[in-house]
Amino acid sequence: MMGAVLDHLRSSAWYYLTAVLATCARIGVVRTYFNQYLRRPVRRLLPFLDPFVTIDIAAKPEEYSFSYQGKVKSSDAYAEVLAYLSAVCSREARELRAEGAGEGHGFVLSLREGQVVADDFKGVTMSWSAVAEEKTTTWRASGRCCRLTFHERHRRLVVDEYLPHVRRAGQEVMFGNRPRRLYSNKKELSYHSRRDEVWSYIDFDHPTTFDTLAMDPAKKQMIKDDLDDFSNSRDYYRRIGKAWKRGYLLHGPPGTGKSTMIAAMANYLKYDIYDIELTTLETNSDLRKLFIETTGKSIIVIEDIDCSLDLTGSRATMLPPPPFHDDAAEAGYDKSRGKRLNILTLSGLLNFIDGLWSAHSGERIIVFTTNHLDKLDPALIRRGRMDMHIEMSYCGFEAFKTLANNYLEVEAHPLFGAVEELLRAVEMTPADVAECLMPSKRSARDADACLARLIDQLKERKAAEEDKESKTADEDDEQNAAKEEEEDKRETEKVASKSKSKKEKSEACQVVTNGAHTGASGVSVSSSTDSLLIDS
Ligand SMILES: Nc1ncnc2c1ncn2[C@@H]1O[C@H](COP(=O)(O)OP(=O)(O)OP(=O)(O)O)[C@@H](O)[C@H]1O
Ligand SMILES: [Mg+2]
Repeated sequence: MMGAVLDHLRSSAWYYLTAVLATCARIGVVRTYFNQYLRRPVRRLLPFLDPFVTIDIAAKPEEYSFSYQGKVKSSDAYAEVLAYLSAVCSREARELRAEGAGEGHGFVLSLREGQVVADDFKGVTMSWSAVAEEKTTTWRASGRCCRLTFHERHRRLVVDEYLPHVRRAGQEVMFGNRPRRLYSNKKELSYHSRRDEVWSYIDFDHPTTFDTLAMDPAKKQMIKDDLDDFSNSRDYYRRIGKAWKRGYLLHGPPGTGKSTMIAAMANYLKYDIYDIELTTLETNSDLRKLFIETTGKSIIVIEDIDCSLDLTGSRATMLPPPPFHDDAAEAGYDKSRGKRLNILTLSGLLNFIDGLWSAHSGERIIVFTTNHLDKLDPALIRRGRMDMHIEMSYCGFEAFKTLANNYLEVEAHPLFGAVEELLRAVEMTPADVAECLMPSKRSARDADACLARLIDQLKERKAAEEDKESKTADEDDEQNAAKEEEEDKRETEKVASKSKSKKEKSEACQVVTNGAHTGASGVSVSSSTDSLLIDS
């Protein structure tokens, strides 16, 4: 009995095994046949059956995404797509996920799995959906993925234009979402230094805007228009074949708002600032190294360019590197250290502004500031290099009104008239005006007291200036009187000496006349009264 059961089981196991093997073989034969003869025609037919194409852009798997600093770095393209879609998602999608942006306090909104949004590009609808990435290996968890679906006939548009547009716009959104940065250059540079070894940064959170910047409103508007023009002119600069950059020279006395203007520019354009301290650099190649490590959408600043280095000489007279120069110390060569010290030259700086390196990716603004425009080499500031010269001047009434609004929150006041009149007569920097408008007690914005203090200060300055003027006038008068007296004295002396010489001449004539009488006695007299020839 037992033996019969076993026989039955064995035979049925054999039956099923052979059946399975036969099916597999059949599938294998069919697959081979399909691969050899049918795959291509079916693929050609597919667009007719399903004309939609999909592209997956996946997040980088976490196990690969630890950077050397130990932070998780998501795939650039995926993050850019998410940033790009964030605005569309917040408008259209009903089921969203929100994740903290990599930097800053913002959120990035993205689609929950299975959700779809549509994006229009040049009249074509692109459809984006969130899907789970297909597993490629058994040992790693499936990641997230953005799937783009579009019609076959828009393939070229998507590949050539839409995807680059998505990345660029995504980068801009990511850049805009993070806080602005203020970079400063590190001291020790080498040719192989990485970006983070060349620049260090802090978040730039300066509150100045063009609204709070005190200056003539027309001039302010002109600068804002110029910045707008520049930042929207990518295609224009490409077309005319110029690097996408613009130079501004800010000049004026200390405390007139040059640095404040740079902060306002950065906040207006949402650009980072790279503040270059030239005095810490040794050679032109240091400068180049710094420059190539800057990114697009940045303002590169060199403050007090007149004091930074001896960049005022002409290019021809810049010191050559040793050993061609006699005086090694003067040439910037430290014999004791066997090292060049300071051979950063004007021509190096000019190359930095408009040499080949200046054309690498993205838009850049270069700003120089100086208190002494006249000290700079014309080559450094000629138009084209520094496209716009902006004079930051003493506080006028319009600028004062901005400061009064900033500090005291008043737009009109009975004391404004007096201030206007005094500002016309006295030169005071916005920094000094601002100082007067700072209330002594922060809690009480006492406009009357602050304005009265400003008026007192202005009056004091006016009196001091008048005093100085009258003193100079007195000094001038004294000097003039002394001069006149001296001239009179000289004149009298001249007259006296003339009359004396006349007298002497007349006496000499008399002698001659007397001598003529003695001519007979052997003395001959020439007709000249100046010389007497005596023939003995
Ligand atoms: N035009 C202005 N608008 C608003 N605030 C100003 C202006 N000018 C000066 N201030 C105030 O004065 C302070 C000093 O100004 P800022 O540092 O911009 O002057 P500066 O021209 O750069 O001077 P320096 O030549 O000494 O570098 C600023 O912090 C700001 O509060
Ligand atoms: Mg300054």
